[in-house]
Parts: sequence; C-alpha cells; structure tokens
Amino acid sequence: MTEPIVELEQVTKSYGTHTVLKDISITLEPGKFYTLLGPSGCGKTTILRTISGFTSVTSGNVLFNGKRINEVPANKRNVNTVFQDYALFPHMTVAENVAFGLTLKKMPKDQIAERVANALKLVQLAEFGDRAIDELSGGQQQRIAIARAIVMQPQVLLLDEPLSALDAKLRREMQYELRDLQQRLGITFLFVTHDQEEALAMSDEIFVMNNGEVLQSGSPVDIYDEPINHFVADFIGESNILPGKMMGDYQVAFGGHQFECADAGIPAHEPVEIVIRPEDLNLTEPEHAKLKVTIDTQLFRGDYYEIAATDSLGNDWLIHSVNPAEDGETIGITFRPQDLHVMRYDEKEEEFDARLETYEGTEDDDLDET
Ligand SMILES: Nc1ncnc2c1ncn2[C@@H]1O[C@H](COP(=O)(O)OP(=O)(O)OP(=O)(O)O)[C@@H](O)[C@H]1O
Repeated sequence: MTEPIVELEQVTKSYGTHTVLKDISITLEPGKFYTLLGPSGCGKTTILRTISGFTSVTSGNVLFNGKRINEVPANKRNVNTVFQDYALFPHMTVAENVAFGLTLKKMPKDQIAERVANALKLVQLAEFGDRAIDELSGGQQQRIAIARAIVMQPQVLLLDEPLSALDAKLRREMQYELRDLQQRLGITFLFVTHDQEEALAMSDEIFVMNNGEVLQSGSPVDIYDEPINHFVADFIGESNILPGKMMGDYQVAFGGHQFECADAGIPAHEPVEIVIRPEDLNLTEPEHAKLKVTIDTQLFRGDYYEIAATDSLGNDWLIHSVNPAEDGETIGITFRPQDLHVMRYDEKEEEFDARLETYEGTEDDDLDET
C-alpha cells in the first residue's frame, strides 16, 4: 500500500457535552480524490477543520506524512481549503487574490507572478488577472477560489461544498473540471458534499457519514452496489428497502416468497433488510414472476418511466422502466439474484468487509432471474 498522506486515528471532537465526531479513523493516500458525504450537520466540515488545523481534536491523532500534527498550527500545515462562499477579497483584483498567500509568505515578486499565472492557467482564467472580483460570474469566482488554494502548492486540498452556489448546469461542468484538475495536479483532494450524485461521479473513494460517524467507506461502485445499512442504501441513489429473513447461504425470504441471492455468511432465520435498485427491476406478465405489484402511479423522466407500485403485503416499490405501465394494472417484477443485496441490522464495517471478502466470488454465477 502507498504511504498515507493524511490519517485520522480514532478522532473524537466534542463541544461541551455535544460530541460531533465519534471515533473517526480515515486514511488518505497521495493523489486521490476523496469525498466526505453526509447530511447537513453530520460533521463533514469539522473533519476538514481538524485536518487544516482550524479545530483541535478532543482525543485521537491527526497524522500528516506519518507524523502527528495535533499541535501544529494551521499556517504550518501543507494543506489549503476552498470554502463554500469562496471568501475572496472584493477590493483586490483576481491576481492579487490569488497571490495573497504567497505575498504573506514574502515570496519574491517575480516568483509570485509566475506562480499566479500558472494557477490562473490551470483554472482556465489566464486572461483574468486584472479583473475586479465583482466583474466575475459565480463559476469564475469559484475557479479563482480554487486558483488561490492551488497556488500554494498544497499536498492536500480540502474543498468544502465548493459547488453549492452554482446552478445545476455549471455545477455539472465544474464536476468535470475539478476531477480533471485533481488528476493533472496529482494532489489529494478531500471534497465535502451532501449531494450523492456529485460524490458518486467524482470520487475515487467516498466516506459516508451520519451523526458524527463514518458509516461506510469505499469506491462509488462498492458503496452503490453493497451499502452496509439502511441509511447508506437510502442516502445513496434510489432504493427499494424491504424487511426479510435469511433462510441460509444464498437464500433469502421477503415479500412472502423465497429468493436466491448472492449473500452468505449470515445465520439462517436472522431478520435482514433487502435492497434492490429501481433500475434492476424488470416488468413482466404476472404469471411469470413470484412478486406481483399493482401500479399506483408513474412519472415520465425522459429516458425512463419512474413507476410507483405496491405488493400484496403493502410494501411500496419503485421501478425504473423504459416502457410505461398502466395505473391500476397488476404486473410481475423480476430481478437477477446478484442485483438483490442483503443487509444485516447493526453490522459494523469491519464485519461487513470481512464477510464480503470471505464469500465474494463464491456465489453461483449461473443464478437464474426470479
Ligand atoms: N464551534 C462550534 N461550537 C459548537 N458546535 C459546533 C461548532 N462547530 C460545529 N458545531 C456542531 O457540530 C456539528 C457538525 O457540524 P459540521 O459543520 O461539521 O457539519 P457538516 O456536516 O459540515 O454540515 P453542513 O453540511 O451543514 O455544512 C453540528 O451539529 C454543529 O452544530
């Protein structure tokens, strides 16, 4: 494994009796794009602040290149932050804004000019150095805030919801740009968002947080396909989450029937939850499927129909289908066993990872659609 650049070891942060970070352990490797994803107030910004040095930790360690930096002041850490509101100085030009940190460090003027020009080029605003800040669009201001951070040549760039003030289209463009910039610079980005689509699109690795804890970490695909619990399954993408019962390895019961699945290592008869993504469900004639649902309503979403339906036990279902259905119609739904994911109640990430590792690849690849 590559040597980590930043590590949080069992970091806890409390304000009085209010604990906002609970035993956080995360590792960042050089040159990767990481995202902290979670709802408002879950502690994302506080994690950034413990790394940048603007907040002290109550217990635990913050390491940078293997060295403990708990007591190292913010200005001595090789980390820069891009803030949500950009925090640009309105009375300075673009170039003066970008140069600000280097001027404070008393770097020679010609070197500053060269570094500023490079940074502006990297964010595609090479010609904008003499502009006033209020002559820039929101997206351009956003890029200047990034230029001001990268001009310092940090080893780690922290980005606190940097795209939240932009409209949807610009936000998408900036997602490409930021990802591209991270790859060109080759430095570690730790990006904060509460937007799951943004996290899935941009990250090498996501830390899903709730209530001061990291619930799950992994690649976007792993987290989407194998969420650890109800919160993660619900927060990331759209899901059908139903109560069920494990019947033995690769067998699970829910909705009044037993199904093959790709999950194992869970005791028989244990109550579990089932996740099936709406896009993994197929509509068929009722006689061709164990599960039958009645269509409640549907919305045309451009490239698919989003269909809301209910099964005979009263469970709600969300189905994405390229073909429309008819309101009130009873239809069958099928899915592939490998698209059904079983979650244990209260399983910890280490137990979940160990179980996946033991059983991964041992499932029968010839499982039939049910
Ligand atoms: N200086 C402080 N004093 C007391 N409580 C604080 C302080 N800073 C943050 N908190 C609390 O810590 C919790 C986590 O806040 P934090 O800003 O890290 O959340 P967040 O996930 O970044 O939220 P958002 O997405 O809304 O920015 C919140 O309950 C917040 O009220």
